[in-house]
Amino acid sequence: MGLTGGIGSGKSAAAARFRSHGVNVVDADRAARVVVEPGRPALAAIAEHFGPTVIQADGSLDRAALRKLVFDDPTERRWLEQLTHPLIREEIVTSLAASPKTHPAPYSILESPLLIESGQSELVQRVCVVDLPEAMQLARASARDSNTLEQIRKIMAAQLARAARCAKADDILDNSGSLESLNAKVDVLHAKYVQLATQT
Ligand SMILES: CC(C)(COP(=O)(O)OP(=O)(O)OC[C@H]1O[C@@H](n2cnc3c(N)ncnc32)[C@H](O)[C@@H]1O)[C@@H](O)C(=O)NCCC(=O)NCCS
Ligand SMILES: Nc1ncnc2c1ncn2[C@@H]1O[C@H](COP(=O)(O)OP(=O)(O)OP(=O)(O)O)[C@@H](O)[C@H]1O
Repeated sequence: MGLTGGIGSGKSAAAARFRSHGVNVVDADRAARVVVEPGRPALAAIAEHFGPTVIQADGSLDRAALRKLVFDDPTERRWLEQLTHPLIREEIVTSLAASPKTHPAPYSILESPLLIESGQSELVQRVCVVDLPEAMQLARASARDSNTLEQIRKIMAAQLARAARCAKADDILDNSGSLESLNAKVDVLHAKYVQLATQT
């Protein structure tokens, strides 16, 4: 199953609840960090393309510096994506393959902000969208991290618009209410996914 939603929509919150039911949740943002770890060829390619300002003194990627460069310039963002997306997909495929041995639930989840945009939805049978009004998304994303409102708006502009994302959904998790109500909705969906996965 694929779990998606824009920045700050509540994917991680929903994923935590699915995990509590024994589901293996593979996180695309985590895979994206792995493929640019020090020593990986992608990090060297990024340093060559963007210059030494995107590498920190300890040799790791300066994520804030790169974030600014790529969300200010769609051409640079596309360059980064053509480099990293195939590697991220490989990392995801490996992690998904490990699911049956490591987790009790009969299905696994790919959590990805760009599930639909990047074509990763080919890797899953169903798409679940965590949905809320864009103003709430902006407010929650800015309360959580150090990005400015302007930066979050730019990131949102690089992602599918709400209506287009929802149009691709098999299931929608409305996260405009409390965390408790999100958890209750996840519990209902989990029961449905168990049933679908165990049907012959
Ligand atoms: C630009 C980078 C270095 C910024 O790192 P940073 O630690 O600040 O952010 P992080 O990776 O945690 O992403 C935060 C959120 O930004 C959004 N986001 C990240 N990359 C993209 C992108 N290419 N397009 C649209 N939104 C994106 C997502 O909602 C994500 O959850 C990093 O996001 C990156 O390498 N992006 C390219 C790889 C990618 O597309 N990752 C998304 C998962 S497939
Ligand atoms: N129903 C809710 N009520 C109040 N706050 C919430 C709710 N759901 C999530 N949040 C908070 O909103 C913020 C964004 O949620 P979360 O980190 O789960 O989103 P995300 O979709 O994983 O974001 P990203 O793509 O940026 O990683 C977090 O600080 C989280 O604690």
